Amino acid sequence: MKPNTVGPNTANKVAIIGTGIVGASVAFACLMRGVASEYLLYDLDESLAWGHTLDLEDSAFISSAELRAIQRTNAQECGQADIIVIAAGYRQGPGETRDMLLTRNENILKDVIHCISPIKSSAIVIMATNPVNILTDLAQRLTGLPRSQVFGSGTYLDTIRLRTAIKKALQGEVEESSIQAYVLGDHGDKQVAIWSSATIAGTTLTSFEELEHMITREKIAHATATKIYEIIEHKGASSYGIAAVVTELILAITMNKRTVIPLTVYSERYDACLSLPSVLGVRGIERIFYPAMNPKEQALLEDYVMCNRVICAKYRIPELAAAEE
Ligand SMILES: NC(=O)c1ccc[n+]([C@@H]2O[C@H](COP(=O)([O-])OP(=O)(O)OC[C@H]3O[C@@H](n4cnc5c(N)ncnc54)[C@H](O)[C@@H]3O)[C@@H](O)[C@H]2O)c1
Repeated sequence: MKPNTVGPNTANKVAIIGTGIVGASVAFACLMRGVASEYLLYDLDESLAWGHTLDLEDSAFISSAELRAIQRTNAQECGQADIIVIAAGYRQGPGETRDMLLTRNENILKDVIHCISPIKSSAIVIMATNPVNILTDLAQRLTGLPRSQVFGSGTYLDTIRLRTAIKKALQGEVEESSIQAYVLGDHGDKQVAIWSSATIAGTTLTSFEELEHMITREKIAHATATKIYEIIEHKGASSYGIAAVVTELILAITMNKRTVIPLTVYSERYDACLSLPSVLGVRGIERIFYPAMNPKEQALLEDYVMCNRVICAKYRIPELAAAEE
């Protein structure tokens, strides 16, 4: 049998479930930032997970981390990791929306949770698989962990795309992290860019000459929401952005940073899982913020929540349907 251990034994485990283009990129980005001392790589395609483990081993000297490929028979070991990243599942093909992946990825998520259970009671689960809001809701129910410990990457990536587009519109005069602007709700076509409370150093974005026109803001928001389709057209799939995002999330947890990040969380106010600015620390989600919105933004967000309910009902995910009753 092939050996499946690489590197020294240490504590602080991150399990990456699904080592396709996203999972492998997440592992590489995490290794480059040294976010953990041990990584478990699991994929239904055991040969792929093993190949990535061997390849990533060549980069692990950067952070002296241990890498192990986990076979299906030992998948329960992933459930005992400190942080579990779920990136297993189908991605969008040309012309497909993220919601179209729901039925296929729902079954994959169920298989994954079944295989890795029981899950350590203190584990934090980060969902990346799409459609991320609905699947985060399902993962919260299937894992049985407190909802604060199971969240999705939500609109973090979309928010970064928006801030980058704003930076470009401002001719690069202000860097992304100094721009307080969020995309909320859906990591998908119904995402809402919140302009009304967006600021730089307390100055509303609408007061910048380059952004004062509604048409410009709408163009920026549209380009942000549809960037994925352009990436798919040219290279088939996106990976670097989500890899950077997941790495930052793991750092926020392990360093107890309490960073405010737009993530898929369960909101009592909306009685749904959607992306909202959330405080992320060592115990997971500690607090949710509800930024001020104008009536149009608020209506778009509420419309998204309603549409999501329709999608859940249409696809009849029993766990979510039962929750509605
Ligand atoms: N949240 C985000 O911002 C974001 C960004 C990019 C991609 N994604 C999503 O991430 C997911 C993965 O995308 P990708 O490009 O890596 O796809 P991919 O096809 O390259 O990889 C998916 C992997 O999942 C594995 N898999 C399938 N069923 C499995 C199971 N039951 N158990 C374990 N592994 C299983 C496959 O073998 C494959 O290796 C997609 O749903 C995609 O839409 C999310």
